[in-house]
Amino acid sequence: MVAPPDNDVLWARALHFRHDDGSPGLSGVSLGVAEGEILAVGGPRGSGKTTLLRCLSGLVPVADGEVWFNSVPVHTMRTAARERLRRERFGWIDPVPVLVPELNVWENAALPLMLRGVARRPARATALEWLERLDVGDKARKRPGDLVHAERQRVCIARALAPAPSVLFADEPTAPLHRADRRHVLRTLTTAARSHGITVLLATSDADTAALADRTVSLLDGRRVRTVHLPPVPGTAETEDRAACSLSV
Ligand SMILES: Nc1ncnc2c1ncn2[C@@H]1O[C@H](COP(=O)(O)OP(=O)(O)OP(=O)(O)O)[C@@H](O)[C@H]1O
Repeated sequence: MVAPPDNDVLWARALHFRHDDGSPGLSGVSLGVAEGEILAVGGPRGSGKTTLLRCLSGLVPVADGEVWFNSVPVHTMRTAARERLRRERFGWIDPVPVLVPELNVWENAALPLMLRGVARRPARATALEWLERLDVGDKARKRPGDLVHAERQRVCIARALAPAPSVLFADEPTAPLHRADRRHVLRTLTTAARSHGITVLLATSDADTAALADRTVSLLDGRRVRTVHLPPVPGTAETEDRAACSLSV
């Protein structure tokens, strides 16, 4: 087992993954993510973006291939150690907002901080700051059920950023938002990540979203591919098939 390069906070080598029903999820994906980098994981629906994020974050065990975080092997960790790693160093945003209905908005946003041992009062102050930045500060005392879907997603984003995780895994984080809101929320997320040195893995099938990242890796059928944009042929209508093709790398 060879340790990864020092400057990569997250590193994967020859990652293969099969779902419980035997269907293939990933086929030999390797990548490195530098500290503080915002990396978009692109690809069409079903290409393996979520599966890759789940493997890299230790949410599912990796049986074939390697995942390293800060030069520590994640693929050999036991379940409890992976859980601790996720709780203390990682953040996660799902494409659909999931909040605890019995807690109010600020309590939801403060939850990861309190799980890390931060006292209620400072956890509340930090949560409120992030809720303000995500434009839902005025909802702090409401229950998730009183918010509209897009507001709930903003709360989830605030909750993920509040503890300033080392790595934030964001799976289509702005999917539930209206197009007009997306750019603003993504800017808030990327600006916050840059100012706090948070490394971000941003799964998205949207080119505008990927454009906010420092770099994009693309997946197709569970493999990393390089998308090559072909020049238009003069005098012909450019079709999507003609404009771009993908090569396995
Ligand atoms: N739990 C599961 N069991 C079996 N197959 C699954 C499971 N989850 C995902 N898959 C399949 O694995 C492939 C990759 O899915 P994945 O969700 O990782 O892709 P994705 O790029 O994130 O897609 P989307 O944009 O739709 O979320 C797809 O063919 C999907 O149907």
